[in-house]
Amino acid sequence: MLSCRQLGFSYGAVPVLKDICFTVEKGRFCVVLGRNGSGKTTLIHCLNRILHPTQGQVFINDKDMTSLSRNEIARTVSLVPQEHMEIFPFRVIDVVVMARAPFLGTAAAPKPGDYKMAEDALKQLHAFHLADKNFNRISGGERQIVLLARAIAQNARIMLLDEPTNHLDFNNQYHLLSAIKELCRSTDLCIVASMHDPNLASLFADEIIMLKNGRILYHGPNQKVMTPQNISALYDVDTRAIPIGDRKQLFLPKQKMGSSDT
Ligand SMILES: Nc1ncnc2c1ncn2[C@@H]1O[C@H](COP(=O)(O)OP(=O)(O)OP(=O)(O)O)[C@@H](O)[C@H]1O
Repeated sequence: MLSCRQLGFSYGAVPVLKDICFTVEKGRFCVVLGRNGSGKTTLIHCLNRILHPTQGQVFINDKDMTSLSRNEIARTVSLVPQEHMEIFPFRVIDVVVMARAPFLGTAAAPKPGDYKMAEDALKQLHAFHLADKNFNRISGGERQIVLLARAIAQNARIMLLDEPTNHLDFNNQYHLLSAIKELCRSTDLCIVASMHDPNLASLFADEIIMLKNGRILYHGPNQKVMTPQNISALYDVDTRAIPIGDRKQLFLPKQKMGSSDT
């Protein structure tokens, strides 16, 4: 379980997150939606102490995160970042096995069991064919999948994803989110992901946090929060819903965006 109480964060004197309170239980896939600059990445970074909140607290399974060591946090919380810069020219399998570092002794090398976990994570995402490739010579989308495999191999109880479908094609967006949802169900993982596409969020999320100007506008079960009214208020775009069956809806702007008369 992951929760925040009155969490706030400022870059210098500029407040970016204000009075953030929520709880995500284990086995739940929570998506954070919001406009560019609304504070999604800042929130994700406060949830694993890459950034230190300037106010309030983050709790992991009822433990205040400030009471946990860096290693304990690394064992409990995995992160798939938004940016994935080129690193040393490691093979993909070696990048994935790095996830096992918090579980190894100081300067200890990964064991066969660690490689098995890394291989299984790549197989789970249908990416085992990348195992021997140079991480710097695969595509941005392939790197995204490899970094998700690394987070899976970390076997942490909480997973944070910053825009996981960035760089992914239509097929991989669907398969990656299906894999994340399945992982959440089968391992009782607590997952928080920032995303930009309200339609993908409404197809896959259990619950939604709508973040506007650094504050929570709405938080609750997907079906309850994802309404045209709430989405209009979040994105400042008049939105309509088209039923697509199975109690799902597709959200579209009421007017064609950027249309020209010519
Ligand atoms: N290192 C920084 N120093 C100062 N201000 C920052 C820094 N990083 C982000 N900001 C500002 O904080 C605000 C929130 O940024 P953040 O990256 O959290 O938003 P976001 O919702 O993730 O945006 P996007 O959807 O564009 O990725 C923005 O106004 C941004 O300009």
